[in-house]
Amino acid sequence: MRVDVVSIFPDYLAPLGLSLPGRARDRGLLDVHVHDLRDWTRDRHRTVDDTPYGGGAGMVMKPEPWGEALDEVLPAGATLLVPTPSGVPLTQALARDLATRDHLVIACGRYEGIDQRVADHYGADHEVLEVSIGDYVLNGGEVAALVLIEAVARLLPGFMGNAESLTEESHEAGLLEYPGYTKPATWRGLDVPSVLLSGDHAAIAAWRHDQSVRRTAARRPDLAHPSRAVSVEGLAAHV
Ligand SMILES: N#Cc1ccccc1Cn1ccc2ccc(-c3cc(N)[nH]n3)cc21
Repeated sequence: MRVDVVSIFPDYLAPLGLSLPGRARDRGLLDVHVHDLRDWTRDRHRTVDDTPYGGGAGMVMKPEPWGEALDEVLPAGATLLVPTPSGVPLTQALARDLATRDHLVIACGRYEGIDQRVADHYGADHEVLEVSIGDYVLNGGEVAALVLIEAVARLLPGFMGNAESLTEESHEAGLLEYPGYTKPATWRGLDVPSVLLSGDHAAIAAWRHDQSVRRTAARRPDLAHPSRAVSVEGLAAHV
């Protein structure tokens, strides 16, 4: 998979050389290229933003630099991802879907976002996904790009040494992951659940599934019963 990232803060993507994505790169599974949007500006001040039509606070990113950049960086057949608070939620299912793509291009906005005509223009000939990584507001798309790349890279065939671990992770089966334990068997007076020391693999599997179900019902009723999605007020009761 090739991933191109366009940003006015390309150094923000430096962590891509470390840890998970770095390992994927070393194995030739992931080829990441980061670009500075200002390289596609034409004025001496390298301007990328302007005031919003219709008024309002903040600035909006101009379409022209994005058009020049994406005309060069987004080839036919590539998927354009635009992180935004108003996007579709990034889920494990979406990450799995994106991991099947050959080429992702991530447009990292700043200010109050990118002129909507950019996503609309490229949507005519490309798959364009405006994606949210959570119900909170960041200052730009770079952190979201790092999250997207890590969530997708770890699903690439051959990336994770133990592919089986991917199937037992949180959200893979619509359930949260069961609690994990390792040595010592007793730590500060707290014992590892005895079933995990029993060697009874059927009992261990049943206990783990039960823990996942209980944890999901307690912490993520929206996953347990999508119709029971918790309101903001309801979430306060869980803290
Ligand atoms: N757009 C916008 C916007 C709108 C209102 C206030 C602040 C911003 C800042 N911003 C500019 C680019 C950009 C990209 C992604 C996010 C983002 C994603 C998630 N899940 N949260 N925040 C925010 C981004």
